[in-house]
Amino acid sequence: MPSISLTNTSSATNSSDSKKEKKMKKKVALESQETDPLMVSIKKEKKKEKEKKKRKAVEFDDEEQERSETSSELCEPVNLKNKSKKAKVEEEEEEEVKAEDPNAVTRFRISEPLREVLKKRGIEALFPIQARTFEDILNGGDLVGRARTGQGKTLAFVLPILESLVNGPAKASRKTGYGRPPSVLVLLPTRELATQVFDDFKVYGGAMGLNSCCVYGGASYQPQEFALKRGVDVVVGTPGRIKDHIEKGNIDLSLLKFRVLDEADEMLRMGFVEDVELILVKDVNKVQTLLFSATLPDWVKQISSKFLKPTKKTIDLVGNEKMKASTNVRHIVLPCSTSAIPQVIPDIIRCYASGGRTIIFTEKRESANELSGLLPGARALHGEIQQSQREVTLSGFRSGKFLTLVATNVAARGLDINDVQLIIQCEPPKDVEAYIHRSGRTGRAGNSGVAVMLFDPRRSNISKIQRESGVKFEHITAPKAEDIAKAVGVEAAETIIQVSDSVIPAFKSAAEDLLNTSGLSAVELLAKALAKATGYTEIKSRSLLSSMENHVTLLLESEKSIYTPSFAFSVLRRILPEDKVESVTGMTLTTDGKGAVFDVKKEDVDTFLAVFIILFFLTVAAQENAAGVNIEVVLRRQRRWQIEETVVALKVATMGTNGECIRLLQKSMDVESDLNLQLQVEEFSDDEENLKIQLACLGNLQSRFKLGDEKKKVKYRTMFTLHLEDKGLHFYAFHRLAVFNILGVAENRKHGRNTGNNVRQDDGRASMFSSLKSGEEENASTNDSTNAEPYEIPSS
Ligand SMILES: Nc1ncnc2c1ncn2[C@@H]1O[C@H](COP(=O)(O)OP(=O)(O)OP(=O)(O)O)[C@@H](O)[C@H]1O
Repeated sequence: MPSISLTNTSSATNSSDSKKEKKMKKKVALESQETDPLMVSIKKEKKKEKEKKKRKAVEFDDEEQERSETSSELCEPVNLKNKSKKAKVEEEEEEEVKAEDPNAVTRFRISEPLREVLKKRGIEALFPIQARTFEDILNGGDLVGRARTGQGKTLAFVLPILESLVNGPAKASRKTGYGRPPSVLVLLPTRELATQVFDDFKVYGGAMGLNSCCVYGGASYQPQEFALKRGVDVVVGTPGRIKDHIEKGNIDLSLLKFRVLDEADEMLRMGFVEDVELILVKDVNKVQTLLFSATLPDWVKQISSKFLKPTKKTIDLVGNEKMKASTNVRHIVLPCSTSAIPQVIPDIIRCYASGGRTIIFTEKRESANELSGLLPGARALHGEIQQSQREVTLSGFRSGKFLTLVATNVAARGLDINDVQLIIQCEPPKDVEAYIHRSGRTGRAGNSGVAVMLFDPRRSNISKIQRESGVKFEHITAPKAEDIAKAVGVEAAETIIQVSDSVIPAFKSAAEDLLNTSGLSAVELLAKALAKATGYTEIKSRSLLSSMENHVTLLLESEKSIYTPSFAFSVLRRILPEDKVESVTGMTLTTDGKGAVFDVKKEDVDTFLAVFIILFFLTVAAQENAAGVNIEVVLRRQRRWQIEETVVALKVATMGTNGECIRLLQKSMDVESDLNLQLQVEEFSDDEENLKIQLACLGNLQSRFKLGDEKKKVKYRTMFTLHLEDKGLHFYAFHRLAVFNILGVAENRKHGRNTGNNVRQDDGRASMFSSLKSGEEENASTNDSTNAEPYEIPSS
């Protein structure tokens, strides 16, 4: 949420970057105006006027042109004159555009010193959240503000607070002079964030003659105490240390005018509730309270309402919009097993970081340490690292000393670091808020970025994040050699071209020797040189399923249905040595129910294939055991694994035709209104009692099934439907194994048709899931079960 100086850019930033940035920022500012009808009509009027002016200028130019064509003597001077007139009109236009921008800084009650600083930082117009909240805050109202990440929420409170203190309502009662107590208290969840927001107060407040100080844990008390005792206008800090200072009598809140809860939800989630409550004891009526975040879950709104006046205003720029995460970010997911993560990340960086900074998020501190040790030039940042080191690391990352930061959630919130192009999340975070904030470390202030989330298809749950964040993830597989060559080859070629010609004579004879002795053509040698220049000297094959190096994905197909991974394993066991079967990883069933995909080591592929080929040719007893089974290498893979829908597999025994069955299910489902739940028949068996239906659930999987008056939450077994282009196969990966219930089970029915308009929980499915639990083979027999409580099965 906080911001850093735009002028304080790193060495990696050049003037063209800053031009681009300015352009993008303007875009963000203007986006808000496009939706405001009043603004639209004002803009139309202005546009008309502008066009009129332009036409006049052009007409004038044309006239002048005609004149010049008839008078050769005047030709040159007239053209120059034309040019200057055109340039003048253009200049005027530009000025007008600036002035007509409804969010132009000049249109707000922002005093000259602040305008100066804003201008220096390239800020000519306010961002929507700033423009929408400015007057309310300056007029003294409590406010809850929400906007997507990177949209400038920090300045949304910094600017009006400073104006209020110096020129507005808070001016009259504000104390000045030595030892004055603070007028503003800003609470933030992390030390890094506190420092960042403090920097803004220091710069903008400094320009207004106001003093700020920053207090956070892990740093020495003394300097903080000195600063507080000297007297400050603004105190920025983390709740724990602020509480300590209050208790020690270093902070006197008696004359407080403003308090800000920045990243409020995170602070409350982190268990700071008590600290925050203690700090905010002051009567809500005597102080103005502001609360900002990109995410505001309902529980936060409830808790926080006791810190704000009932008259508070809420400006929520995300609101009910489906997409909660940054719209400037390309959101990607990539299947990857945990062990493959260190191998895949360097390639992802090569392909998607565009030479800029990357932040990698891990769930645990140890993983951050481990990964930063494995990735060249990377550093770790987490809560266990000493504060002084954390500061060194962060400033090194900001200044471009190293370009890869491996962090835990301490870096998820608010950090605003220039030129972060890529975010990698090693696994899906536990909650959607974490996803939104982590991915929001890129694509800030109108710039674009990429967020790649790795997930183990058999363990991770990305559908929850997808559903709750509203992000439609792009599915890709690990970058291939061609992708990397494409991403970095051009850059490498440029660096080679840029090498001074003066080196040619020195290296020419070595090059000739190489050409004569290597047995390779000049192009082949150059290709190698390019590969070396990009640091990509070996091409390793990667599994389609898990991105593991030197693994190959095989597809096992069977005429019989394969309901469980253990069944697929049992098929392999019948015909392959135990040690080979043991080395199989990632067993995943295909959505057609007749296949399974899994990874084997590259060197084992032939063994697997040979066994199945023999099986195919020999008519032996073994064939009966593994009837209709074959195996093949999944060679060509689709680059993008498209999730078409999240599918809930469900077997029901029901009466009547397929159509009737669907109608029944649709009728019996009570789906929350904002959900888009569709039924789709994937496959019906001939046996009516054992219908297999898939529900394509394009919305909230926590939908409910209802029969009669009863409602019950249901849990699901969710799968991803992944398409392989060449095979047309539907792959699915188990997400979370869970079972749902359908209520209103028809009494007295063991098998056969249902008598009433009811759908009952399928028993075959229940036994299938139980067998998963015990690791046994699927038992297709159906035993009646009217178990009404959902039960969850651990993923394999
Ligand atoms: N009006 C503006 N014009 C141009 N740049 C701006 C403007 N306001 C803020 N910025 C820049 O936008 C960037 C993001 O701002 P900020 O950190 O306040 O975002 P945020 O909404 O608080 O994000 P997050 O939710 O991730 O904390 C900063 O670099 C800041 O300097």
